[in-house]
Amino acid sequence: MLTIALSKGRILDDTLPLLAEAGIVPTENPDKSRKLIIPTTQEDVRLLIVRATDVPTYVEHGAADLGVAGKDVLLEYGGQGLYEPLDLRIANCKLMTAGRVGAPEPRGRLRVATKFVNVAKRYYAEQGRQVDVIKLYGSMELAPLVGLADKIIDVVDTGNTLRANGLEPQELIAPISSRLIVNKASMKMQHARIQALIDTLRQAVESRHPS
Ligand SMILES: Nc1ncnc2c1ncn2[C@@H]1O[C@H](COP(=O)(O)OP(=O)(O)OP(=O)(O)O)[C@@H](O)[C@H]1O
Ligand SMILES: O=P(O)(O)OC[C@H]1O[C@H](OP(=O)(O)OP(=O)(O)O)[C@H](O)[C@@H]1O
Repeated sequence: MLTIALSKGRILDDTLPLLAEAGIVPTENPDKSRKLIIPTTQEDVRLLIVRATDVPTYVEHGAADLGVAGKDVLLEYGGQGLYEPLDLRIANCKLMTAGRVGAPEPRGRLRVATKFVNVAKRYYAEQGRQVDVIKLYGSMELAPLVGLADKIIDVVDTGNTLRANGLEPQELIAPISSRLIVNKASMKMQHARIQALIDTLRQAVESRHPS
């Protein structure tokens, strides 16, 4: 059995057409179903529906052989227990700092609100900047508006969410897309099969989004 961990929403929506090119099609619509294990047209391939931030955990521990996760999630997760063989070029966005429009750069210690705590600490440590990182789980854009933080770190695509809240993008931390990730033991034990799937997906990605 080959088990693939995916999150509902844009990753599922953009990954299903790629999997279809490899002949892997869910037998029921994961967006409508409440099931968390979804069989596919290939009897020995199944999908696990998990939270986006949980995908690396399932794959690292071998509960799934493969998964699809945003690079933002992978940067935050850290760890050495995963292969990342393919950029799927989907769910493209940027990990950025943002602050209130026109706000002066604060002197001294910076307060940064984010769900990307590890990314934030690493980023400012590299710059030698002293920061207090405040962990949030969502609605990050609110933090600078109500004085909880000077800046946020979040993913930005169109910038509409920032603009709607009087914030502006500032520094680019990393360009983001979703990656295929593979459990290290699975890659050894099922090498031929997983490599064949990677090769098919690579062709599908290249034909959809040429480099
Ligand atoms: N507005 C966006 N445009 C393009 N890609 C995005 C955008 N927002 C997030 N992403 C990318 O898509 C991935 C999945 O995002 P999604 O919104 O499905 O889950 P999430 O909000 O991170 O998790 P959850 O909803 O479980 O808290 C993110 O990890 C990121 O890489
Ligand atoms: O720059 P933008 O295009 O506004 O996208 C950025 C927003 O998208 C994500 O949220 P979420 O996935 O909840 O929102 P979405 O489905 O509206 O993109 C992210 O947390 C930002 O809030």
